[in-house]
Amino acid sequence: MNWNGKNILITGANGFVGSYLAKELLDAGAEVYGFIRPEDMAAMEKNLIDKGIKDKLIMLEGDLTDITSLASAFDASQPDYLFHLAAQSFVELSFRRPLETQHINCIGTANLLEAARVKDMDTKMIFAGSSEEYGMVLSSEEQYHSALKDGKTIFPEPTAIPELPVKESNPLRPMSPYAVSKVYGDLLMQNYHHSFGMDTVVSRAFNHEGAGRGIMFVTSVITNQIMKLKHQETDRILIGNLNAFRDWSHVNDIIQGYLLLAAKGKSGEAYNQGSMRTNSVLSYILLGLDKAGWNINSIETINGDKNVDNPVEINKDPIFGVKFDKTRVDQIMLEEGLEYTIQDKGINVNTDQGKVVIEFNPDRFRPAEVPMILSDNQKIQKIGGKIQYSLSDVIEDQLNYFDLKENRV
Ligand SMILES: C[C@H]1O[C@H](OP(=O)(O)OP(=O)(O)OC[C@H]2O[C@@H](n3cnc4c(=O)[nH]c(N)nc43)[C@H](O)[C@@H]2O)[C@@H](O)[C@@H](O)C1=O
Repeated sequence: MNWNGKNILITGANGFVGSYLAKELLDAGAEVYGFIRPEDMAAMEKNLIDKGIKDKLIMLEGDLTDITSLASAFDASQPDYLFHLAAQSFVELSFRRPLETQHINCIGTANLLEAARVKDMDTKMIFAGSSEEYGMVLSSEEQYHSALKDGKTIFPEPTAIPELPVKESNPLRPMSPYAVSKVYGDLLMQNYHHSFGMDTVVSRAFNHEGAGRGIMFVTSVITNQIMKLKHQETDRILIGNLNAFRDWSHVNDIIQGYLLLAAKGKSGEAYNQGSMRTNSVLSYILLGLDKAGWNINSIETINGDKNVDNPVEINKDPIFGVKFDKTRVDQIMLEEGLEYTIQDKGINVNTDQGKVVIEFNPDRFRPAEVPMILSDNQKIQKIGGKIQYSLSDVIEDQLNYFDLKENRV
């Protein structure tokens, strides 16, 4: 795809992902417009400065909740392609501010589509959906029955268990106000294709990380603290739920996926974007410590007796029929059901360089949580999608970022 001279509009161009995408498109010769909330400009300027694009991006001030500003942005940019990335994207915040989340993510997306429809724009739109839309994906019969026993509902019912790796055709069972808002945007994008013939494609990206990832997200929470430990600015790692498994990619792979969907994605369709790997939050910490120079021998709970020797030893056995690198502790969590609870208080990591304390902070546990997610990315692979970065590359990029004092928080 030749981006040279193309007009591109990116909502949220000053965000973590938006700024990577804007840089890539500017480098390829596109005319890139960023639709940006004035109040976010100062707070998120660093993303643009770090990438050297602050003066190259054409800023259009506006707000997704104000349809007039969207209409003006379409007039000013006349986009060939639009990437709709702006959102309230923090799952935890959506439990505390559900209405704000729905307002920005649902009404904002509806406004965007309506502005494009009323103005009869001939723009191909790529929507940033999310793996969170799948929500409760069933990994075992045991999980299914224990959810029912706890009084939860599972709707739609699974046709087969396990549902991992998760395909685009899997039922959507969102578990947070954020996830519900993304289902809304996803289905509305598809609907505007089917109802009005608009050129819309949905990306359902799984977690994607890298240098500059917002400090509230767990991978930055972890790598920031590891670098603070290394530079003796703290004496422990504070964390919430360690048991969650996420499919982590590097943001650059997801950016390439967005460009591919713009070039080759079929209108009205949704595509997973993920790495086909899944690793626990605990492993992200342990692999981060290992990479930052700690030689880990074993881990043990602060309260209780859960011990694992050689927890970061790499295991390559297939799980859910997929082969990827996982740690020994992940394998034990997946196969033997090892789980850490608030009662455990935390984990002591025994290393050649002494003990590192990981302490649980009960305030960081969520009212509802997606326990595990793993993508099936074959659909995007068929049009050329590739994952180039390993999990180790992703962690290294974030550690290098926080190694710089000015980036640590
Ligand atoms: C695909 C999807 O990806 C992201 O959503 P997320 O998976 O919720 O990402 P996160 O980094 O906030 O949490 C990951 C896991 O980590 C656990 N966790 C433990 N301790 C802390 C902690 O201290 N902070 C945070 N944030 N999480 C913690 C937390 O409970 C959760 O299980 C967004 O980009 C979203 O926009 C999106 O679409």
